[in-house]
Amino acid sequence: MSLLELKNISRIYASKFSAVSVEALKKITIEVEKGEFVAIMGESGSGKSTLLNIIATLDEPTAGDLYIAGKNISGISKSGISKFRRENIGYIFQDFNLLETLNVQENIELPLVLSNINPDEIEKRSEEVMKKLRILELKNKYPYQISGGEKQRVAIGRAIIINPKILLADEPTGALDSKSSTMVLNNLKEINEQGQTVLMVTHSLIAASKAKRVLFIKDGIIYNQLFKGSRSNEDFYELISYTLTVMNEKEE
Ligand SMILES: Nc1ncnc2c1ncn2[C@@H]1O[C@H](COP(=O)(O)OP(=O)(O)OP(=O)(O)O)[C@@H](O)[C@H]1O
Repeated sequence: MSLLELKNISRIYASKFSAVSVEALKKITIEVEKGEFVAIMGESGSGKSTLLNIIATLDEPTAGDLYIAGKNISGISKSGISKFRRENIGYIFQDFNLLETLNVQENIELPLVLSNINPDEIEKRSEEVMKKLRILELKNKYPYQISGGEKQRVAIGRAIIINPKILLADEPTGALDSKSSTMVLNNLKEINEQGQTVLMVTHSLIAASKAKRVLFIKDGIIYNQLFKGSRSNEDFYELISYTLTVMNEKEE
C-alpha cells in the first residue's frame, strides 16, 4: 500500500456571488510511496496549492478519496482531523511562519508543546533536529536575528520534530536567494535520504531537479510526470525545463 493515495480527487470552488464555479482539480489520481521526494510544478492557477491543501487535510475534496498511511481521511471526524494533522503532517510555508517572540529552539519545539511529551524529551528531540539541520548554534537566536535561509531551516525543524508521515513544502525556496535556497534544498534532500517522504510545490527548476520525481499539473489535471532515475541534477533540470516548455506551449 502506498503512503499517500489520491483517487479521483476533484475540487470545485463554488462562488456565492455568481453561477460560475472553478474546477481547480479534475479527478486527480496519484500514489506516493514512503521515502519518495516528489516535486509538483505547473503554471500559476493550475491547482498546485489546492492539491497541497487537500493532502495537508486543510481543505476537503469535492469528490474522490484521500488515503494517508492507509487511512481514508474522509472517514475522520471534524474534531479528529486537527489531531491527525498535528501528528502526521509536517508543513513548510514559503514565508517561514515563525513566531517572532520565540527563539529558534522554542519555535522548533512548538508542535510538541501541546502534546503530553515531557520537557526533557522535547529538548532532546529539538537538539537532535537542530544537529541534523546544522542549526544548533542558532538555538538561542530570535527570527529577526537570522537570515531567510536560516529561518526556513528552522521551519523545517519545526515541521520534522513530530516525525511526520509526510513533509509538505509550499514553495520553500520562493523567498530565498540562490545560496540560501541551496542550503534549504540540501537539508530537504538529506532528510529525504534518511527516509522522510517529501512533497514540494515549486516554480524553481533547480529545486525540482533535486527531487526524485516531478509531477506536472495543468488546468487541474496531471499532465505528465518524470522520474529522475540515475540522471544528474543538470540532466534532470534540462528535461524538466523542456517538459515545462512543451506543456506551456500546448494551449488549445
Ligand atoms: N478559495 C477559492 N475560491 C475560488 N477559486 C479559487 C480559490 N482558490 C483557488 N481558486 C482557483 O482555483 C484554481 C487553482 O488555484 P491554485 O491556487 O490551486 O493554483 P496554484 O497552481 O497553486 O497557483 P499559484 O502558483 O499562483 O499559487 C485557480 O483558477 C484559482 O483562481
